[in-house]
Amino acid sequence: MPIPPAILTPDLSTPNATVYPSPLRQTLGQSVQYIKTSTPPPLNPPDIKVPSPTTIIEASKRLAAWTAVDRHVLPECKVIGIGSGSTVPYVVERIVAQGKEMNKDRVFIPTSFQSKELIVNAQLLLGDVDQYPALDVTVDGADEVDETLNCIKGGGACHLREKVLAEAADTFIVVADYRKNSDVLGKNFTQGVPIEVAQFAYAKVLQNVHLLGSPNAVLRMAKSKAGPVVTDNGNFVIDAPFPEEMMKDPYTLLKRLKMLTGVVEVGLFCHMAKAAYFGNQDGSVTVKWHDGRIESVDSGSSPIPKANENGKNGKHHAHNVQMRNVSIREM
Ligand SMILES: O=C(CO)[C@H](O)[C@H](O)COP(=O)(O)O
Repeated sequence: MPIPPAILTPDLSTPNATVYPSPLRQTLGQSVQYIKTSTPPPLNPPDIKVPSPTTIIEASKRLAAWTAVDRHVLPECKVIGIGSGSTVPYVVERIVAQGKEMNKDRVFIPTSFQSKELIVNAQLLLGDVDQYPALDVTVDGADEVDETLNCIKGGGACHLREKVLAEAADTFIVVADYRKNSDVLGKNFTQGVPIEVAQFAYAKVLQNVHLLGSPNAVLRMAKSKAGPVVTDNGNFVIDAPFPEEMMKDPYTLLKRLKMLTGVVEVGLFCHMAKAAYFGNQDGSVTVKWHDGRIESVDSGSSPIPKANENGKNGKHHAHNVQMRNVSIREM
């Protein structure tokens, strides 16, 4: 996919919260509030082909990624964590579009081999978490996100490093397409909770995970290699589907799984994300915030970006996908 020509900094104004206080739904003892925000900066995407189901999903990922980058990868962010998966290339694409000047004194920390490649290929400065243990922001994908921003991660077996960078960042932001937006974890992503385990311990951990309530948990096998998936850290991965009742309390499950000897990291990210951005089929972006607010950003009727014209002097001018004023609606 072509990287769009460099543009200067868009108007990166932060949401102008006009809060509607009526409690519409309870989450974690907090009321869900629907908020109105100022118009986000317009998207200015490159050409893509005629829609098909696949490209609608891809366009939804891009909408989410670009909106999140515009709002959270701000000029003052100098140390930036880059997640893994198929949504993250759009994050890097949008960061590159902020321009060489903006990126020249930034360092980017990868969560995987894949994201290291993305950083290097985009000619961004590569760093490591042992040099930069404190990050300004990390932006990453997710396999599923529940009502209170708990996430399943690790579909790509990168969740150890992803969790380290999520935790190390002042702000952790999730970007995904609409299929990942859920009320209870495990409803959409049914293959189970990814659990990274030391190779030596996998059989014992698997047995314990069965006893813990996931009788169908399995060792993840590679697709184009005989034998199991081996993570970037040289470990194996167990995929453990748990019953809905257990998935309704992912933090308790996380603690129990982490106590098993041989478990390196669990792909349950609890109480970590500040916001999750979901690109929708209708071209809007749903933003779930950590405090229970749900925002709908309307970017127009189609999620398929059309041809664009880059503005002069580095400013956005004609935009075929305009981010209109945010609409308030119940979900
Ligand atoms: O956790 C991950 C990798 O370990 C990814 O973030 C997750 O699998 C989502 O990927 P995608 O953006 O392709 O849906």
